[in-house]
Amino acid sequence: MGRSDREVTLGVPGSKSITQRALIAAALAKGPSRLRNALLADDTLYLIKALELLGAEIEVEEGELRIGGTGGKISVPPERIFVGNNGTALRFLTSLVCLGEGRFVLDGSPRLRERPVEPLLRVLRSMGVSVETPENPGCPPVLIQSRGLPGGQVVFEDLDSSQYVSSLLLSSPYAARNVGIQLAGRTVSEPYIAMTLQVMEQFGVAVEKPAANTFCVPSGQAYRARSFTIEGDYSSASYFFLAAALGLARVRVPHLTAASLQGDARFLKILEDLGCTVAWRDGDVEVACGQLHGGDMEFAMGDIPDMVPSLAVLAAFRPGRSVITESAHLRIKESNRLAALAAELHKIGISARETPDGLIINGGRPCGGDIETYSDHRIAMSFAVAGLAVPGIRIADRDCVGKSFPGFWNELQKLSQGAPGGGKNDP
Ligand SMILES: O=C(O)C1=C[C@@H](OP(=O)(O)O)[C@@H](O)[C@H](O)C1
Ligand SMILES: C=C(OP(=O)(O)O)C(=O)O
Repeated sequence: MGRSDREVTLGVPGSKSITQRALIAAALAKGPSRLRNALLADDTLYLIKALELLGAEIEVEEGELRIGGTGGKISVPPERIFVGNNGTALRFLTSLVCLGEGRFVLDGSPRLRERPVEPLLRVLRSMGVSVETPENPGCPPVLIQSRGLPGGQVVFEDLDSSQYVSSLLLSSPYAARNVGIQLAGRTVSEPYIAMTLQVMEQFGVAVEKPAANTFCVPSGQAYRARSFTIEGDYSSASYFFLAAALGLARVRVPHLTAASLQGDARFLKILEDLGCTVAWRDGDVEVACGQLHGGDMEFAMGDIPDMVPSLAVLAAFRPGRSVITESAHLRIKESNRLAALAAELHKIGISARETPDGLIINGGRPCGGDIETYSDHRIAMSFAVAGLAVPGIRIADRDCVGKSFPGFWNELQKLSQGAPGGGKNDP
């Protein structure tokens, strides 16, 4: 593969995770909040619609989200709340609707109906909330009959998603009693819990950490409405960093925060370990790569699951064996990402094998192939970058990127000029 010295600047939208946390905090606060650089994509639009049904007033004006908060008084909507395949929203709203009084139904796409929520429901039941999954055991639709969130001490054991914890944390300031949360056994995706705590604090709520893996949210607190600027999304930026690592260009991405709590920023560290250079210039991050290091390497990805598709495509081009571990929770994402990655890597001539907690990929020389995306934005975006490096990679269902990054194809276009794959992943 030829290495390119040209520099390309590529934009990313606001962080999906921070936008969703800020939306929840602003919707629970009393009074008006403004969110700048918020992500407007399928997922956040589902959450906005849901929060409107629950009583928040939300408008998009002059590129800002303006939110009239509920002060924690949740309305009972006349209809079920539908969130597509937005796992974060489904989990976050499950605790939030408990703050209301009445019957709430949370539902989503056929795939969301396969994604578990039971560990969170178990904890809510232990507090005394009545909650059921009448159609699919442990999975949406979720039926909640609530009379306020009681609070108390709870334990999450062997987490397969951090979203259950973030969900309870975000709604706990409005519980009747203090909420004590203990994480026992295995945890995953911890940086997302840190991001939740940071947004809570930024909206004026204190969370105590009396011991490791233990949180206490004193009751009687309320979020303070405010103006808030959302940092750029490192998960979305990873596709452009991947392009730099494959030698397609020296890539510059503005609007990312250097000292971010977004765990996916660690992808930059992985790229450095593989031989890329990462530099911050005038607030932009710049990534370039001469030659990727080869050889056998192991990557423990438990904390940053959304980076596995980006890493897997990189591993396809890197000579040597890449062993990806701590990633069993990828099976409950938008698609079964371990199975999807193994199958699609095979289609481009790369040997990849699923293991109980990850993938083993033998890098080499990928070839063209028709990529199935399983309606999964991250499968589409990571293989799209492979399609710039290699001719003949075609991506099905390109619109699925709208879940988190509607402008993705327009940005990617800037990289395709002169690339070996030449933008042949067009429809
Ligand atoms: O809280 C969040 O914003 C998210 C948490 C992660 O999920 P899990 O905690 O389920 O791994 C991540 O994969 C998802 O894209 C966003
Ligand atoms: C897993 C993801 O999102 P969610 O769980 O919110 O559907 C993702 O964006 O990769």
